[in-house]
Amino acid sequence: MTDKLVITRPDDWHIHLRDGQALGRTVSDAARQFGRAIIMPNLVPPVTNASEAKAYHARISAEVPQGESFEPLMVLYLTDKTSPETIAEAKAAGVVACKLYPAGATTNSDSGVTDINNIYPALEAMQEHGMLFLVHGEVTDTAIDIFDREKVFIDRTLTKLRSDLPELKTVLEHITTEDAVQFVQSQSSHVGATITAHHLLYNRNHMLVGGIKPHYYCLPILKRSSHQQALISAATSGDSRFFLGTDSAPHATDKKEASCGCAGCYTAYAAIELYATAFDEASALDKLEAFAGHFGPDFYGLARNSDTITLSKTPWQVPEQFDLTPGVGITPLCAGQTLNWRLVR
Ligand SMILES: NC(=O)N[C@@H](CC(=O)O)C(=O)O
Ligand SMILES: [Zn+2]
Ligand SMILES: [Zn+2]
Repeated sequence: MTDKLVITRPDDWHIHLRDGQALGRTVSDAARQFGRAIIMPNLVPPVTNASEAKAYHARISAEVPQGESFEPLMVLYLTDKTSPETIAEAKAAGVVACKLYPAGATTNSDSGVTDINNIYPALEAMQEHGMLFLVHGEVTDTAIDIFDREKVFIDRTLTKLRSDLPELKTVLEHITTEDAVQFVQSQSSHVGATITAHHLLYNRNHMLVGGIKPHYYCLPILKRSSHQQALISAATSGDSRFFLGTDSAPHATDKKEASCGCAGCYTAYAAIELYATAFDEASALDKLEAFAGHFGPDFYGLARNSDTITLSKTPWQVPEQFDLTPGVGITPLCAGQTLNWRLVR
């Protein structure tokens, strides 16, 4: 039985750090384990150009604890008005990717794209400049059932985008269905997908049976168990197109335990431990290193981290709550539960 793991330092290819006073908590939680992270731009207002991305990069960098090295990789939020010039400037400023939020699909997506045709000039510029295209893949059509929104997005929007822009490196973020797994498998090496720890560990029964559990509520929503199994198979398959993206998305406890609760799970505080738990349950700990630390940088065309982290099988209890900002509590995923794996610091 393995009780210690030494692996290449992982990166997080999808995280929400928020802004202002929350950065103290979110940046140090991410930096405890990850060398780099793809920083989601859905602030209010969103990060839509090079100068906003540079300023946000500086605010994040200022919160990296002494002695840690953590590199934020910046992303622009696509709007109906994102121009090819904006893309060129962002590329020159070191921005690595742009994110599609279909308008209204998820938290802070009000300024998102209302019609995919509006962003074709930006997408063509991204393809030309070698910027990655990151996708929140859900339709917002009110006629479509929430559990079907990812599949319908693939059928209605993504398939056409891929044939129109075959050289555009595309990441289907936080995939939740067997349909998304099969879509990625059917594509060229230009298409990848991130998978969260919570979609590997849970299905909708965890959220809905025996009482509604708001801390499991995220978007895209947890699906049925057969989809969870397909995600576990993909993540542990050794297929380099599937890699780690936590989608750690903090919301204060009172914003989640509410009559209209926010979507998002906070996992950064123990992200690599949560993935280790999922891989251990699948008897696939030998596949964790590549999923967490190799396939992401390979897909993005970046060097792998040269240092390592150590995980030990030492059970510990997750606190019920942390401070997100002074005096404002956040309930982490798995609050009060025992996790078997622990990062050795
Ligand atoms: N995943 C979530 O449920 N929420 C994210 C947004 C997102 O990634 O869609 C957030 O910003 O809170
Ligand atoms: Zn999303
Ligand atoms: Zn997200």
